[in-house]
Amino acid sequence: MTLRTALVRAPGSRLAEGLVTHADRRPVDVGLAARQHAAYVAALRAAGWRVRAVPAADDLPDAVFVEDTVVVCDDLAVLARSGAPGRRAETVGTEKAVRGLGLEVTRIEPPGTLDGGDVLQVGDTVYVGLSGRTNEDAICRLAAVLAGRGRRVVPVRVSGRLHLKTVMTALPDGSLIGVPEHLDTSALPCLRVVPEPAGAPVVVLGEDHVLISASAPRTAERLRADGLRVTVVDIGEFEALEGGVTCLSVLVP
Ligand SMILES: NC(=O)NCCC[C@H](N)C(=O)O
Repeated sequence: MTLRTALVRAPGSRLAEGLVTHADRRPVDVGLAARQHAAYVAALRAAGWRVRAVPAADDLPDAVFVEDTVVVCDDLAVLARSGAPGRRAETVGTEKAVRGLGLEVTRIEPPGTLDGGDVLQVGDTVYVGLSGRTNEDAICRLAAVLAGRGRRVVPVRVSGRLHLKTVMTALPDGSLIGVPEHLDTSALPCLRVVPEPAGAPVVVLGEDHVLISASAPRTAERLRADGLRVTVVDIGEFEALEGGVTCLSVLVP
């Protein structure tokens, strides 16, 4: 199996037609998005991740948000079944990529629906958003599958935002950060509140290193003050489509 690999998928020409659910739609500059994506990929490489590209899917506007298509846990890839029916074909390319990495493959079956953006892995705990995209059936299936890998699934209700990881992620030490307004926090150990919503999604690049959006300067400052190394990327064209920093990659540690 290939370690420290990041799966990414370049944006296609129809990116601007991507889904928007909770935000007001604004125009997306596809050329700028391609440059932002290239810079995001460069940041992963600079942090020591080997990048593998899932072939772009020009006919699938949201395919760039590759995180939503699969959950990788140890040597197992669980192919998602999006709560947005128009996104389900995206898993075809992802399946080839994860098989190419030598991962074992299973999948969420109907009536389950799940987007990878709802799945936050923190040590042996897997927080799963119960959201507009992910339902109880899929959470039960994921819990059964991941129990075999020693993981405990904790469902977390998400309201008013797309995915769990839109509003909550974890720092390298496992502590949770996010915006409580859109979460049922009753099952969570504790949540450090970030000063701006765009600061809720971070990608853990290393044991003291995180990736965060340029839209969250105050959060970046706080994390630096905590002693973390913080890499900032501008992903504004993806944020216009309700994507965050996590959604553009799948990290296979
Ligand atoms: N994991 C993520 O944050 N995914 C973002 C998906 C955005 C896309 N426009 C969608 O609505 O499905």
